[in-house]
Amino acid sequence: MMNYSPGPPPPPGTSAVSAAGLTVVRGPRTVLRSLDFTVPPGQITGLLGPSGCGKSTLMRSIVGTQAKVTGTLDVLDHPAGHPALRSRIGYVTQAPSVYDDLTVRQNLDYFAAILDPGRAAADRRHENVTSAIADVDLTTHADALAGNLSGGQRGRVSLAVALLGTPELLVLDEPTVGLDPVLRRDLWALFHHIAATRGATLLISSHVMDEAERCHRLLLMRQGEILADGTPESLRTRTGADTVEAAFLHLVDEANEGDARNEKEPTR
Ligand SMILES: Nc1ncnc2c1ncn2[C@@H]1O[C@H](COP(=O)(O)OP(=O)(O)OP(=O)(O)O)[C@@H](O)[C@H]1O
Repeated sequence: MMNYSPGPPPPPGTSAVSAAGLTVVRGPRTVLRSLDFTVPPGQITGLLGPSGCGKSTLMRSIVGTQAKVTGTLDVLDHPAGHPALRSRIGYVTQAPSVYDDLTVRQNLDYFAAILDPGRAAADRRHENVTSAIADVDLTTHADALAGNLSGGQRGRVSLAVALLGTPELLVLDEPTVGLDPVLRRDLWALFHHIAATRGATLLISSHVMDEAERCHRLLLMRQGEILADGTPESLRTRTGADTVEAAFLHLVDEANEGDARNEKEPTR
């Protein structure tokens, strides 16, 4: 179902995303608090943490759609939001952005025409659209109206749109929510295939901890802060836990104890 041609390997020692002192204020609240982290190129980095911890805000900052971002945030060697990044990043939000009154193929044809316009590119567009539909396993639904698809299928149409431009960085906000176990497994296989064959970087948010085990690296978040950053293996080893879920709970308990100690200490 997948047919990507290999991309060039990423230059060694670089980061796809690099943040220092990244802070975001939304309304009256500081929702990201001075984050320092990097996302290595050509790998799958999982962004995990409980609902409301700031995962979507962080992703929006990286793709350049978040207001009131301060600190340093570099993406593919440009400041986040730089116009040169538009065609290099694929972003899939939690709410699928598809036209309900168009079929799956028409949705993709529309976005393909924006990305790669002109009559001369018609054959290439057709090929790219067909392979993106196959990648997300919607070939048998290509002529169905998007409005008649299930939530998970609509999400996969959005993912296919993001794949059209062969982005170097794919930012996927909870792409497997509401999907059955077989589709989740197939999507994770697709993510690994994209990283391995194209050298693309994937940043994928989830609050399903078993998905953490499928990532090369993890950023664990809690209350607008990065709680831990490392491979699943290193997080398990560091905490003496058997699973990433247990490691995460251990780290949360540790952070809560630290907070409680700080609250008890008298201010001078
Ligand atoms: N417009 C706003 N004004 C004030 N606070 C906001 C606003 N939008 C979001 N927030 C707060 O920012 C925090 C981070 O939200 P965000 O959507 O980034 O979290 P999340 O980790 O992606 O959550 P989920 O997993 O539920 O999608 C939340 O506590 C939310 O209540």
